[in-house]
Amino acid sequence: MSVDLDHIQQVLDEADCLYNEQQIEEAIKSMGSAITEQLSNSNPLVYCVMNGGMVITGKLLTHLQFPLEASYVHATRYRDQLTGGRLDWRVRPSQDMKGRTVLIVDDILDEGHTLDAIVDFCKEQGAEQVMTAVLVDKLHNRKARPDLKADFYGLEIEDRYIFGYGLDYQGYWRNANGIFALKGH
Ligand SMILES: O=P(O)(O)OC[C@H]1O[C@H](OP(=O)(O)OP(=O)(O)O)[C@H](O)[C@@H]1O
Ligand SMILES: Nc1nc2[nH]cnc2c(=O)[nH]1
Repeated sequence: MSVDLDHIQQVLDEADCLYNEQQIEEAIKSMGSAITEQLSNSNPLVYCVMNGGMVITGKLLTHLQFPLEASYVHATRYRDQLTGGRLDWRVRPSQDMKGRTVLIVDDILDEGHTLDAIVDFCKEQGAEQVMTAVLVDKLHNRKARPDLKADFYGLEIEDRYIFGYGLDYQGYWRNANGIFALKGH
């Protein structure tokens, strides 16, 4: 299927910027401090959840100045759609995580099914402690569990479809230098 790049450009042009680069970078730095305080002596395995986690994980890692191992998992629930479906594992964690502290890093906690499934998988693999960090927590009452929160999060957003800083619109604009809400959603 060919992509209408004029449409893709128009989506960014018409979107509302909810957070700009400076606000996001400050939030990431604060997350880095909070994570450092809690995990700096735990030799954690840090997993980026691809694809959305690629920007936040790369930026967050530079604020974590202590020994850790970084790797990735790939799971998707939305593909290029605006609403989520079944979790589709593309790449599962490969390291031995028995007895380890694991930190899962993703772009967004929306309904939370994605993070919940990855956390459950790591616990089944014998991780001693599994913690979660997301750039954005979306505020609504459709969470997979009541009061579901990430252990660390940077920003809260209203209940709209967003893109930028790793989050996509139809596979595009993960590179957008801010967090934008889609017009009309
Ligand atoms: O909290 P949830 O409702 O489960 O949604 C959050 C997940 O949705 C997005 O991934 P997506 O499945 O779109 O794949 P992507 O990372 O490749 O964009 C996002 O990156 C999170 O992993
Ligand atoms: N791009 C994007 N992906 C998501 N996955 C879950 N919620 C969202 C969202 O608001 N935007």
